[in-house]
Amino acid sequence: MSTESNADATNDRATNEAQTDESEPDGPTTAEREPQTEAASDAYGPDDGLLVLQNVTKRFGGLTAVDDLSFAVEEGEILGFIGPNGAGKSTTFNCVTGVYPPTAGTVHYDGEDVTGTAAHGMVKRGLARTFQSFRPLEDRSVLDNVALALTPDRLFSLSGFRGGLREQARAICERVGLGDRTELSPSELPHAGLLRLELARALATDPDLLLIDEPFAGLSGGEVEDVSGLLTELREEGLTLVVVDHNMRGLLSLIDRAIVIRFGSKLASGTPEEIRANEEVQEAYLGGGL
Ligand SMILES: Nc1ncnc2c1ncn2[C@@H]1O[C@H](COP(=O)(O)OP(=O)(O)OP(=O)(O)O)[C@@H](O)[C@H]1O
Repeated sequence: MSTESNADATNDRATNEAQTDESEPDGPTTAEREPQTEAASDAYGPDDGLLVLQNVTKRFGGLTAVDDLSFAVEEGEILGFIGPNGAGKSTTFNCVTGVYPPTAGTVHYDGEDVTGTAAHGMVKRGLARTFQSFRPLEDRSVLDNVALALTPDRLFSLSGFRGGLREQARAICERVGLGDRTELSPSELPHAGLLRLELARALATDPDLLLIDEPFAGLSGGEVEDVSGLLTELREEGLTLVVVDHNMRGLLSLIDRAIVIRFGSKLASGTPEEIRANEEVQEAYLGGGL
């Protein structure tokens, strides 16, 4: 979820809003009406998934970045959360992970209303997140970076680790394929290694649900396969995963289901094959990225 093209996205949205205003006397166009129909058919209860968003809206001044968005993340699935640049992906998950509260709507996690819960509270509940722009401590080793992210106050259940923090950190490094690089500085890792370190730091908080931001950006084809394999293993070990991306590269063979958003609203949801075949999705991407 890079920010480079946010200005363009804002312009696009402004253009879209201007078009909406112009079309008001004649009512919305078909293209505008259909995403609303998809949204209107959504009705989720608090227990419909591990994470449930109900009618979440986020406004920044006059800009509606997330617009009455509802969806559920089912326990044990790998969900793709997809949308063009500026669609509102980061904002949606900033509302969920406690960066800021939604303007309206509710968020339930594990059946409890967590709307507006601060970031550390969401981590304690079992929600972890990786960022596309990695932020490791450069003056610490790979191992120390993971050890510092450990949360000893939670029962450490991943693979039943026991022992001290460094042993736990070492086990997590091995889990993500960094077992032979624990003493390196993060700056000595290639891009794919930094992604593994980011995953390790997230796993150190012992999450039940992991939000992963654009894991395939900057990876070669072989690295995409390796990372997909790792994510699939993590799911098999009990994690629920949401992979956020602005395109489908590498996602098709990984995810069980996808939700596509545009202009902050849900455009489509379904299996990867259904998403690919969806004409509105193809139109939103103008043939690029899918
Ligand atoms: N803090 C903020 N203040 C004002 N506007 C914001 C803020 N954060 C995001 N926006 C705007 O909200 C809209 C959605 O942005 P967001 O970053 O959520 O999109 P995205 O789907 O994650 O895009 P990308 O894939 O490019 O990262 C954009 O128009 C963006 O400029």
